[in-house]
Amino acid sequence: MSGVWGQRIKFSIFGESHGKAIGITIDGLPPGINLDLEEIEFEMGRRAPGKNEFSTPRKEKDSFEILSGYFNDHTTGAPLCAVIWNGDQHSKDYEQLKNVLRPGHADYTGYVKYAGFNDYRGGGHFSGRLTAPLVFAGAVAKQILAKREIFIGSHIYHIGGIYDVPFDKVRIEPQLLRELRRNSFPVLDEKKGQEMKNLILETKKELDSIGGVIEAAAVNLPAGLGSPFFDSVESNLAHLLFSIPAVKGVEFGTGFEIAKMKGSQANDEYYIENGKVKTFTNHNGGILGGITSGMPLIFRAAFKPTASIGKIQKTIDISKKESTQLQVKGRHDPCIVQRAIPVVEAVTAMAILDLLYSN
Ligand SMILES: Cc1cc2nc3c(=O)[nH]c(=O)nc-3n(C[C@H](O)[C@H](O)[C@H](O)COP(=O)(O)O)c2cc1C
Ligand SMILES: C=C(O[C@@H]1CC(C(=O)O)=C[C@@H](OP(=O)(O)O)[C@H]1O)C(=O)O
Repeated sequence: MSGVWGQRIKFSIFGESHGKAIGITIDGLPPGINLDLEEIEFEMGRRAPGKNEFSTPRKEKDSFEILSGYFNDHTTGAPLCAVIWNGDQHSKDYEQLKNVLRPGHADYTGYVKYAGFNDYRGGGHFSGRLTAPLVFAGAVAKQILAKREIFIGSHIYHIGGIYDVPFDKVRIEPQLLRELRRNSFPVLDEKKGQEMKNLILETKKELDSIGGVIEAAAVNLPAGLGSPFFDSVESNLAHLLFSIPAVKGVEFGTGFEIAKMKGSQANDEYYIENGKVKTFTNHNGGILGGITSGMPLIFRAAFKPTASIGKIQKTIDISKKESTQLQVKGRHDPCIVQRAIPVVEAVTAMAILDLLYSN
């Protein structure tokens, strides 16, 4: 298994959704950093399940306990380890799923890879629950980045054919990103947000699920982070984004649409403002040659519809090698997008922090 990521900072996650706990060890943080623990609680609360009808009903506080690396209100330089205790497991829901595999989840590939020894309860180590430790790490990283005026934020860009207004790729105020963080369903156009919410609830009523896209940005990044070939900013970020369960696509700047443009449209032309190099457009999403340009870093991540749905589906019983049918019972997110907002921000902060320390 590969539960460790990072070069200068090593993030190492552990745990299972229905085990005792989940958590993370962050190795390589400098000593002497004062952390606002309430702010970390706030970030954890943004992701915690069971808070509204758009979320799985599983109720977890997602409060964290720091086990090491923090003393007298400061990081010590030793590995910072935080644990999040699980409390509301309904493992009975998963008895039927031990052999009858959910289409779209990791049940089959997990079974093959770990020879049937994987903890299948609640998706085990594959569960979206493992994103709670990522949010802890992201909250720590965000605080370190904020001291350098680097801010990260995101909004729901698309759900089921309903589109929010995209970010202005050249000018994003930190204040906007701060406001979005305070919104549990962050969109730039509240009317579109309401339509998205209605659609999620309609889909849930139909015992189905729906996917969508998150747009995220990081502002005030210095020019010069990342390096060719294999440590490009895109590859670092994509590595972490594709580690989030249910992410199936990532695009930077104008993304796939840039392929339809001519060079004269796609090139971001330069100018100087107050001695700083800027571009009039930002189709490249703040990255050129794998290196930050100093323009806002902008990207989108596409989430698939939740695999576990109440509609009857064709599948197999792996122990009998027989075809069968499955209607998933239990507690699931009708849409993952709004729950993944703080997770996308968290991995962005982790990637930027590692790049910054590697610079
Ligand atoms: C925050 C979050 C919550 C999730 N909630 C659910 C859920 O309730 N039910 C489910 O089947 N999948 C859920 N997922 C997605 C699955 O964990 C994921 O689809 C599965 O592990 C297979 O991985 P893959 O989709 O990347 O192939 C969630 C993912 C995230 C990030
Ligand atoms: C627990 C969380 O979400 C879970 C993610 C998840 C999955 O398959 O990814 C399946 C469900 O697990 P359970 O059946 O144990 O309720 C969700 O509730 C969480 O996000 O904290």
